[in-house]
Amino acid sequence: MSDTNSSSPLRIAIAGLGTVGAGVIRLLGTNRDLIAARAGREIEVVAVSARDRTLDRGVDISGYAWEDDMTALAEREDVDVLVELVGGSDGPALAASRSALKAGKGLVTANKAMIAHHGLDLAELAETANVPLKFEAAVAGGIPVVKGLREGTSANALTNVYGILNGTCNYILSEMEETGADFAETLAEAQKLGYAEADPTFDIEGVDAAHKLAILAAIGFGARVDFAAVHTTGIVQVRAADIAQADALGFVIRLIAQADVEGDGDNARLLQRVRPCLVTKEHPLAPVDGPTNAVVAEGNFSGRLLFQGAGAGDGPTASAVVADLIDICRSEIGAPFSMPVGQLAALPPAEPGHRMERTYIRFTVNDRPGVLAEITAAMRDADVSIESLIQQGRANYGEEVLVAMVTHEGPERCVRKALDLLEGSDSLTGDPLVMPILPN
Ligand SMILES: NC(=O)c1ccc[n+]([C@@H]2O[C@H](COP(=O)([O-])OP(=O)(O)OC[C@H]3O[C@@H](n4cnc5c(N)ncnc54)[C@H](O)[C@@H]3O)[C@@H](O)[C@H]2O)c1
Ligand SMILES: N[C@@H](CCO)C(=O)O
Ligand code: NA
Repeated sequence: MSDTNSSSPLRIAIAGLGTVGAGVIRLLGTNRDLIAARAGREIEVVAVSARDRTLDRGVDISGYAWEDDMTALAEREDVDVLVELVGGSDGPALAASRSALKAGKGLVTANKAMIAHHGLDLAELAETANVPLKFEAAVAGGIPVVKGLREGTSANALTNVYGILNGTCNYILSEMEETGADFAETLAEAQKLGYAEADPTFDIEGVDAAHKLAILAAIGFGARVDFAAVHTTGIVQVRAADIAQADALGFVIRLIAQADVEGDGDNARLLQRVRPCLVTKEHPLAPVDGPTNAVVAEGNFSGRLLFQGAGAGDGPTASAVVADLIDICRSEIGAPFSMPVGQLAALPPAEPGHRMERTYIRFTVNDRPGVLAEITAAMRDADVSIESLIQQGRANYGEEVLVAMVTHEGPERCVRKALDLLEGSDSLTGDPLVMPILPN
């Protein structure tokens, strides 16, 4: 990389000109003067690469060199930093990112899948080459939460990091809540608005939130990124009836990503989970709607912090990408995961069975005598105490109805045992849905 203190422009290459790539070009144009003033130098786009050179993206790319091959783009002599906005954990984005770092160029990326899977390798390459690797846009879009945890809370031992990390799911859940629209229709709208991943199953199955959580947990707890250890459940099983049921009980449903560390020293264990939860309407995460993200971090000296803002979309994501570029201009670089890779702890995953929770469980059952008795017997035999139980509506005899219950607080493994006891029962017409109630 060229001298980061010089007043010559920081020369960037942008790989990927979709929602985020076009947003970055727009932002660099609109805020050009203030960016140069704050960065102390101009940020100049030198070259770009995408699948289709001729596509109208609403931004003028005629002044930039074009490369068909992303790796060639990454290795250009006239480039200081590769801005990777293509996506995909492996494939051309990873190849180009590695090439950029190996060629001594900085890397700014919005690609959480790649950082969740290969962030440590990339950080090692960056350390070796002594160049910056930055990924603020990868977690919670425009919210400066990577910066918040890496810099803002760096004096604290964190006890808990959790929040809403997927804009698409939050948009779907809050729209369904607001309008009663169905799942497929709302997902299509989220795709149209540019919130969803190229493969939206990553959003709705919780994988995208898991990518982001693994990154945040690594930064927050000084741990090696461990995406494989994230217990992940998405929102595909959540029905409009669950949303209505939760509302009647005083809750909203949100996809919550949560990481905490239990024990200390050699006994420290990291628990990372993504799952739909019931959130009381008084909780600070309950009013978070649309594609908004929010992260709660609890530090032993800072207390509870709440970061909130737009988690997806062209403008907010571009804002985070360009903030990283400005940091590079200012020579604010540092270790991507808050510490050099060699110093990050390899925290083994915690087993959640003993964790105490109140839980919402929804069954779909055949409406016939004995079904409720069978379910409650399984609860009794697994030592699960029921706080309330509702059988919703009444179809014709023998048809499917919904049974929802809330349990008293108890160990998570007991609920699992009850569901195991019911597995294969011909009273159930589908898999039960389990959603914990997030404590306030
Ligand atoms: N859209 C958002 O709100 C958002 C927010 C945060 C992070 N991100 C991340 O930003 C990245 C880009 O997302 P997006 O929404 O802009 O995606 P997009 O699908 O809108 O754009 C992807 C771009 O990459 C190009 N591309 C794809 N495969 C390519 C290949 N093999 N060779 C060359 N170019 C290729 C496409 O032509 C397109 O220009 C992803 O990693 C995504 O996870 C997106
Ligand atoms: N698909 C992602 C984009 C932002 O990372 C989301 O919906 O949150
Ligand atoms: Na961010």
